[in-house]
Amino acid sequence: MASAQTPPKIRIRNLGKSFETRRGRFAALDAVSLDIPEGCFFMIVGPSGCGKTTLLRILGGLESESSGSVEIAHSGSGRPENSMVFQGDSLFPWMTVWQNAAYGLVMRGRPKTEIKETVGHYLSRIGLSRFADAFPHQLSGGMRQRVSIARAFANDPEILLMDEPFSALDEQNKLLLQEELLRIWDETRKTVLFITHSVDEAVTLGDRILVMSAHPGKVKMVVNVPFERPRHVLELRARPEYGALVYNIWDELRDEVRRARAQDEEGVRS
Ligand SMILES: Nc1ncnc2c1ncn2[C@@H]1O[C@H](COP(=O)(O)OP(=O)(O)OP(=O)(O)O)[C@@H](O)[C@H]1O
Repeated sequence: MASAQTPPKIRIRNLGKSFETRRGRFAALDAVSLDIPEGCFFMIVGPSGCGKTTLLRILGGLESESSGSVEIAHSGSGRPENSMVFQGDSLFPWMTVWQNAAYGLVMRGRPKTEIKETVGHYLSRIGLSRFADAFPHQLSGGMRQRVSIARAFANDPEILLMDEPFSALDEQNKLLLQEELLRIWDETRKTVLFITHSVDEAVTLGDRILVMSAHPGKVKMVVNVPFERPRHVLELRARPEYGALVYNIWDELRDEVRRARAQDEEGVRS
């Protein structure tokens, strides 16, 4: 990761986002300020409805901010600004695994040899080379999510935005995908923003963890994860320091989850 002197890859200052609702203006994010260094695996946790997806959508250019600013440093290499991986299935059903993984590169008119090499590399890294000609409906949910990850990395974006990509998967698949993602990420060290509801997942994958407060979404704290890389998920989870960190983050998060629940009962949220 870059040193403290290098300018951050992502600089967020006083970011606010409000939505117009039937009941008036609703503040989803309030005064969020963050610096995210290049190459950081940045995790976002927070109670349901605290604005995690809204923050990611603003970074991805799918939503505009109501106040404050977001700056993403560009390398000037012609790479796309971001690639997004969502919870649900976002593959094109009429395209094969290969075509899905190659989509971003084809759209950018990259040379055929580069596409062949890059897509071949990532499909092999996620163990799906044999399924290159299969269609999404012929794959399991875990396999489809692996293709989404291959597609995102093959596209070589400046930043990777992942919104609960593993939450619909069973525990076994989740663990395998976390290990695969760590392996692929170790090769590229891309700046990743990853939303999860799982504190375990945040500590397993992340360099830093943003804990957000209940509505309106603010920065409650940012925690550094001290574990060395490469990481092995099961070995890491067996360590007492791992358990202690998960416990501490949960301790902070619990208050926010309770507040969010109380807000739901009072009908505060939109
Ligand atoms: N387009 C919109 N119009 C009105 N309100 C919205 C809109 N998008 C999001 N919100 C509200 O903003 C708040 C934050 O939503 P967001 O989806 O960012 O939360 P989240 O933390 O990602 O939630 P979850 O963990 O449940 O996915 C919620 O109360 C939501 O209802």
